[in-house]
Amino acid sequence: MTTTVEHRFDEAAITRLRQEFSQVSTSQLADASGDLVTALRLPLRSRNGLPRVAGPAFPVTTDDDMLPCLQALAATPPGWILLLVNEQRPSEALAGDILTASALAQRLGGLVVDGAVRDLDDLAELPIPVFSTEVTLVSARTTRERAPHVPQTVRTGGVEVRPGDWLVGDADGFVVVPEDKVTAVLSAGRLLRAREDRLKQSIRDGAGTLAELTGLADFLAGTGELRFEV
Ligand SMILES: O=C([O-])CC(=O)C(=O)O
Ligand SMILES: [Mg+2]
Repeated sequence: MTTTVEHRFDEAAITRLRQEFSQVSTSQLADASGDLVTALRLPLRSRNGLPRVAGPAFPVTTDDDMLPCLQALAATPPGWILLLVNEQRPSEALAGDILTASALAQRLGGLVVDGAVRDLDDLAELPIPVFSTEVTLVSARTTRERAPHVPQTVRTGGVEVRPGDWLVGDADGFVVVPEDKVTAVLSAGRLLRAREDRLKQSIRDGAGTLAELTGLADFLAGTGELRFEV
């Protein structure tokens, strides 16, 4: 059974927001947004060289079984990120080049697997971000237990991810952003990015070292604050 997902953002809006998120790192989003974002405690790595992903999550849990993955893939709207969470460790491969080729043809925003993928050489040819915590050549061949419904609220990396929550990932890691906080988080991240860019530019311009620009000596002497603004 497929549960209808409410769309706060249509495909064009998702594409625009994805482009805007690509200008800001997950570290900056986390620094700028405090409690509005939650870091996923997962070693997710890009498996095809595409370094970033952002979009609403379409999550499903599985027990080393392809069937829930296929059900969720079939129902994931364009622009959304298919999020597969395997309960088994180590994981068998839940996705490879064939599932990913379909995700690309369906215009999904990406594939994120708390578990294993495979076919890395072929994934490198597919222009859709694929992240996973593991890699194995061993396929999750079984199609035994269907998901009672998709999408599902899942627990992964110590965090509850609901359908429509945004996943933003890069080389530093992943954050989860509640759907109604996406634009606020993005704005805060962009402001921080601009501040950090100004500080780096000042260092490059020779305006001072980091210690000088931040007032480190005064801070250590107890006569001033540490400053990260220039
Ligand atoms: O059987 C699997 O693990 C999935 C697979 O290889 C593919 O999607 O190409
Ligand atoms: Mg394959």
